[in-house]
Amino acid sequence: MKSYLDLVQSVLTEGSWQDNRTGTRTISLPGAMLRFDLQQGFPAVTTKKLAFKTAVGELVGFLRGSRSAAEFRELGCKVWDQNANDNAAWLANPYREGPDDLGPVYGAQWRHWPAYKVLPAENTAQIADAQGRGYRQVTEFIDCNLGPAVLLYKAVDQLRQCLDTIESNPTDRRILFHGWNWAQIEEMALPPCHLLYQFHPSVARREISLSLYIRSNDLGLGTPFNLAEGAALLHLVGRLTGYTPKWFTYFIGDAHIYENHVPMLQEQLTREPHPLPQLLLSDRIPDRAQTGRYEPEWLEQVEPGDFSLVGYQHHAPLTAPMAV
Ligand SMILES: Nc1nc(=O)c2c([nH]1)NC[C@@H]1CN(c3ccc(C(=O)N[C@@H](CCC(=O)O)C(=O)O)cc3)CN21
Ligand SMILES: O=c1ccn([C@H]2C[C@H](O)[C@@H](COP(=O)(O)O)O2)c(=O)[nH]1
Repeated sequence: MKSYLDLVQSVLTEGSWQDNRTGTRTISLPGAMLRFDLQQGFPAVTTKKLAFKTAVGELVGFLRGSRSAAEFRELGCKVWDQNANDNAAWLANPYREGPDDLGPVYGAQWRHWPAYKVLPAENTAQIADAQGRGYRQVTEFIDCNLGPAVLLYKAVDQLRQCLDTIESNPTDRRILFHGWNWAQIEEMALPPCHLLYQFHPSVARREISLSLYIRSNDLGLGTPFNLAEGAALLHLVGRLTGYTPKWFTYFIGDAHIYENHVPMLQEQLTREPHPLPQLLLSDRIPDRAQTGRYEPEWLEQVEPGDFSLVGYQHHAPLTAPMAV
């Protein structure tokens, strides 16, 4: 994880101070990339202790489409509590559905992106095509432009569709899922930071890679979690589709360090990184390459305990407050 420390160092030396909505300013640098060969090890930060169980709890919550901090807590992850319950702007938001609600964040979009179509009532070919794709008619109405129209709806399981495409058409260059739903950004406690995930199967090598785009990344707290969760997701998808994880490429829009995280990161810069650990996925998650069977329902069935690190050496724990 020297590349993580190099990024921290370049934000400290080349970044600039900037205010933001939280009231804790940051040193920010626009545009950064980290790239890991997962066959060389799992990208766990070693210059402090990574809260690995918390991070996989968060990932499992996303996989289940959770939108409640209570569900994340039940999975061993408390990092959403403050965003759900301690942010004045969110507490006053009319879309908030009571204590612990986060709105339709991350997993809600990954697994149930709400999709609507308005089609002319007379266009039976379009309506039949939409219904063939799983859209159901909600209502008929008079549209001011179209005249008689039908409204159709379906929830898109983007992640499942990615796995289905890896299975059926692995050379497709469109195997991605997105968290940034413009129609619902205002309904979320926090608009998504990690928002675009694209899978790249290599049929020749039977390997799979992931590109991840993060629009805004808190290098002190968020980055170690986002790296671990992205890599763990790629391992899981590889297991379920029969590909070996290979490249994990991590793109950051706004890479920043909060002012009150500077001492923690400076301490990490004095520490020599340890060799990377390995990720072990439990045997109960079926290996598509061994069984020959495609069992994508495991996306919902995995538990935090199905993920463990082997040979994780790390320096002493360090932490810092989260900006809300
Ligand atoms: N300011 C901010 N930074 C973030 O990274 C962040 C948010 N907000 N809000 C939403 C999510 C939640 N994520 C978080 C939030 C907190 C920790 C954190 O405090 N980590 C501690 C360990 C916490 C524990 O074990 O429960 C750490 O020291 O790594 C990590 C990720 C990433 N996100
Ligand atoms: O997975 C995550 C979630 C959040 N963050 C950080 C990035 C920012 O510091 C804040 C979000 O604030 P915005 O004003 O919406 O950018 O949370 C992260 O690093 N990783």
